[in-house]
Amino acid sequence: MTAASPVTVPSLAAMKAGGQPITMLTAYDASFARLLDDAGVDCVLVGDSLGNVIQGRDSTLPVTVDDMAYHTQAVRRGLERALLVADLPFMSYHDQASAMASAAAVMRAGAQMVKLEGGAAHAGTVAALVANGVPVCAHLGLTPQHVHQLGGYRVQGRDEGPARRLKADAELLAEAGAGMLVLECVPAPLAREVAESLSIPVIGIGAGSEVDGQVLVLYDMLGVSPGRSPKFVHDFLADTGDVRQALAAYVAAVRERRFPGPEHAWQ
Ligand SMILES: Nc1nc(=O)c2c([nH]1)NC[C@@H]1CN(c3ccc(C(=O)N[C@@H](CCC(=O)O)C(=O)O)cc3)CN21
Ligand SMILES: CC(C)C(=O)C(=O)O
Ligand SMILES: [Mg+2]
Repeated sequence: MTAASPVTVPSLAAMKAGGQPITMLTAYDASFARLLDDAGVDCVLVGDSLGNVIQGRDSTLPVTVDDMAYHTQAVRRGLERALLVADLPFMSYHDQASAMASAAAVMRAGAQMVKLEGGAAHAGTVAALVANGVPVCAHLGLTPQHVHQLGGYRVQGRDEGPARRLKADAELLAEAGAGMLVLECVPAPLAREVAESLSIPVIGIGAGSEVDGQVLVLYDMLGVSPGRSPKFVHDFLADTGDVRQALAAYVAAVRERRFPGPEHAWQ
């Protein structure tokens, strides 16, 4: 048997165009990365959520580029097929020079795309990264690096003004060359509208099922994250009792658009 062909930025765009849902999960080490790859997860994200689930902190703000590079190297060694995306952490892309240096560090560690949080203010940075060969995934809606401005982890884009701003930001980032967009904690109808209006894949977390793919934090979908889980989380390990089966169940549920259900989303 030949190995499945590797997932690429163009192949993800083709999945969207063909109406095939994209599966994404976080991973932080080689062992889980291998299990995700074997389960057919399309994109593996080394998320700055490692601040919460690996380091035990109460936000993502203390995470450094060195932390991201360390975990990206580990995950790289576990993957054969999935596309490896790494978050740029808090204040590591505040100007173009810092964004280039941070992206270089995680790309050298094995990432194939970087993800950054924020809207119009970052369009120039996105264009500069893309011009230098760094694929970029944008991240809008609930952007956890802005938790102290947002006043907590809350649904975003409920009111007309913020919803209009989010749509404009999404268009600007796509025009700047972003190859993918994560929408976190936004009403499902707004996420659907953004996914329909853009040609790049839109990956949701707490954004309903009518987007082009789904992402969750691995430890949330295995039910091992401490504390109360956000509304958009489902514990697939509780259903199956086995890690490999939980991953397979997640992949199948996303591909068949059985996850997320209405109970995991906001209207
Ligand atoms: N383990 C983990 N899972 C995550 O999804 C995650 C992290 N860590 N760390 C970084 C951010 C923080 N995230 C969060 C954290 C909490 C909520 C949350 O509790 N949201 C409320 C929304 C309440 C409302 O506005 O109605 C919820 O009930 O889901 C959402 C996203 C997402 N990211
Ligand atoms: C929740 C996902 C989208 C993320 O940014 C992370 O894990 O850090
Ligand atoms: Mg993140």
